[in-house]
Order: sequence, then structure tokens, then C-alpha cells
Amino acid sequence: MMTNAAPVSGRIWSKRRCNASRPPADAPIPTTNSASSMELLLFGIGLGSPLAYEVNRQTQFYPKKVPHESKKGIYRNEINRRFSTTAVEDSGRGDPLPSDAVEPAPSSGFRRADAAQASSEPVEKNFRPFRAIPFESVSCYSENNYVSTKEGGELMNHGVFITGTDAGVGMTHVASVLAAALQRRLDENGGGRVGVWKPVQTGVRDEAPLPDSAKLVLGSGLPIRESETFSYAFPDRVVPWMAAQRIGARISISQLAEEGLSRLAACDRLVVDGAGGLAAPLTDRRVVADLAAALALPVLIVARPGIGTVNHTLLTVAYARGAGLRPIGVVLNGYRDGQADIMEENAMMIERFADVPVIGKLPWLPGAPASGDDWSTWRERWADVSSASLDLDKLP
Ligand SMILES: Nc1ncnc2c1ncn2[C@@H]1O[C@H](COP(=O)(O)OP(=O)(O)OP(=O)(O)O)[C@@H](O)[C@H]1O
Ligand SMILES: C[C@H](N)[C@@H](CCCCCC(=O)O)NC(=O)O
Ligand SMILES: [Mg+2]
Repeated sequence: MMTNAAPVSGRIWSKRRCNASRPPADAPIPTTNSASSMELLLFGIGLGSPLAYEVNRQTQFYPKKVPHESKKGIYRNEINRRFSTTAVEDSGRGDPLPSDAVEPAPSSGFRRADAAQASSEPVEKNFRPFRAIPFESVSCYSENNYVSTKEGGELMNHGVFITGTDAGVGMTHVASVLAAALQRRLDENGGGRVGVWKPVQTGVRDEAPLPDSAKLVLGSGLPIRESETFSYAFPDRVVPWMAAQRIGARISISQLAEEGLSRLAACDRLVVDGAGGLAAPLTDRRVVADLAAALALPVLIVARPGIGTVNHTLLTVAYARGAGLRPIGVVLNGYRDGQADIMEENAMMIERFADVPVIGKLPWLPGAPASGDDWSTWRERWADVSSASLDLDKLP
């Protein structure tokens, strides 16, 4: 029986900080151009209607690549609405998530960015530490054939959720090369399609470095459109929950879970690039680990090769297990000259103390492109070095 994780995020985000970032309780309800109103409109009337088109036109933010983000910096990638099917509800087994995991649905009209603000209760009373979804509760998804049962009857979907011991450890680079490697393996074995998905990305601005969604497409070389690889995009390079708070928006984990399951159904392997580590908050009560659990995906942990990584990796593994997740492997990424010995020792300790295999040891490969140009050379070099050291057989 899996246990729930400790309420870590409740301590990280003190009430004072949370309140400071929220709009005042009597703030006017946003009208058009707000994330929530746009989301509601699109949800209620469908993408094809003239009104929805009008909303899209008014809310451009990132016009070069994604013609549907708002000037305020949001937001929900409506293109991916098409992935939000009713498959989960149709399973006939009721609500796919525990009731407290499902965000309240909008009833009518515009709504504020955060349901807690619309409530008559003070915000503090609605703010609770997160509780990870117990793994058992996602078993209903198996009815949709999205879930494969591995040896020992363990529930595991056909894909992998990439996480890391810290921001910046190379999750997106590993996700993209892994997607390419999985596609190659499928091609060699009768075909099939690998999907990549970045559910929430932060730090997406015109002037910023490439967003992760672009890195996933360019780094994997898969024939997919960037606009179809992500769901939420926020301008500030911070934790997703905070990025949403800063612009008065909120992330719906139930919609993400639904979309993820539809994406799983639409491909043979899905590589999901999380944001930050497993404990990074997504909503008031949910963290990245909850999304991985809702998707029944095993997690692959990207970690640094050098000093500090044993502690960080063991913490991440423990947290994953506490949230009911299965850590399927660790990739030590970016070892430099002279670091091979300590990396080997660290790999040995991680395997011994965490009981998780280190399935990849990737070198630091200088010259990663910073813009959209010249990815093919890098991709080939990166694929060469990683194909030698990534053990794909450990992945479902
Ligand atoms: N093995 C590597 N060799 C060379 N450069 C790398 C390697 N791994 C990552 N990088 C570089 O390090 C930076 C961070 O990598 P990446 O974006 O994949 O990290 P991340 O963990 O996804 O970060 P974030 O938390 O910001 O999403 C990037 O500039 C990338 O080009
Ligand atoms: C800004 C980063 N790049 C990332 C979010 C990092 C969350 C960090 C969590 C923390 O501070 O503990 N965003 C993203 O992957 O889209
Ligand atoms: Mg990343």
C-alpha cells in the first residue's frame, strides 16, 4: 500500500507569500483577454465558433510561433483542447481522480483565475498543503487500454514522465534525445509513433531562450508541431503555480490529466517533460508528482553527475515513491572531463541506496544550440553519445 507524501509544498509556500502574490479579494472579475475567461469561452463554445476565433485574435501573445497566447502572458494552448476528450468520463467508472483532485468546473459567465478567490471563505482557509494522489486511485484508467500491466501486476502506462533533482539538470535535453531514441526503436520494430508533451512551461517570452516545447521538437527531430507539444505557457521563469498566480491564472490538473490520457491513447510512447522537480507546485494543492500519478506514468529522474547528486536523487526517489510513483531509472547528465570516477561512484550509491537503476550517463556535449537554427548537427552528435549510454530496455 502506497502512502501519501508529506505536505512539503505547504511549508515551502507560506500563506504570507501566497497572499502577497494573489490579486486582492475584491479585484474585479477579469473579462476578455484574461486567461480564465478565454478558457471558459473556449470550453463552453468550442474552438470552431466565430466567438472563439475572436477571442483568439484578441489574445495573441507569442504570435511568431503560437498564435493564441495573450499579451498578459498566458496561456492555455487551445490547440490541445482537441486532446481533451471525454474518454475518461466514458469509462463508466465515474470520476477518474479523487474528488478533491478535480478542480471545480466553471458554472456560468466569467470566473476569477482562482476558485479560492471566488469563494466567500478567506483564501487562507482554502489553502491546504497538497496531497499526492494515491496510485491505486488511477486504476480506473486501465479500462481505456491506456495502461499496460507490467510484471508483478504493476500499473504502468506506455510512456515516461521525465523529472529531475533540480531545475536546469537537463530534463528537456534528456527528454528530447529519449524521444528520438524511442522513435528509432519503434521504427526498427514495425513502426509506431512517439509523442512528446510539455504540460506546463514557464519562462516563455519572445526575448527569452527557446522554450522547452521548441527544444523538444528540435532536439528530438520528430515530425511534430511545437504548438501541439505544450498545454500551458507562462511568461515568468518561475515555479508553474507562481507563474500562473502572477498573471491571475490557474492551472487545471484535472484537465491536464485528461489531456495526457488522450495523448497517451494517440501514440505508442509518450515522453512527458515535467517542469522543475516532482514537488514543484502546479495548483494550490497539487504538484508535478500528482500529474505523473494521474497519468500512471513511471518517472525517469535526471540528475547531475557530481557531488550532491546522491542526496538529491535519493530525496527525489523517496518523494516519488511517497506519491505512489514508480521511479524507473536515473540518468546522470552532463559529466565533464575528470568527473567520470565520481559519477561512477555516485551511480553505484544511487543504485544501492535507492534501488533504482542508473540507465544513462551522458557527457557534457558543448555546443547546444541556443536558437532555432542548426539543430541537426547537434541532434546527431547528441543521439550518438546517448545511444551508447541509454538503456531503453528499462522503459515500458
Ligand atoms: N549533456 C549536456 N551537454 C551540453 N549541454 C547540456 C547538456 N544537458 C543540458 N545542457 C544544457 O543545459 C541547459 C539546461 O538543459 P535543459 O534545458 O535540458 O534543462 P532542464 O532540466 O530541462 O531545465 P529547466 O528546469 O529550465 O526546464 C541547456 O542550455 C542545455 O543546452
Ligand atoms: C523555470 C524552469 N525552466 C521550470 C520551472 C522550474 C521550477 C523550479 C522548482 C523550484 O524552484 O523548486 N519551468 C519549466 O520547465 O517550464
Ligand atoms: Mg526543461
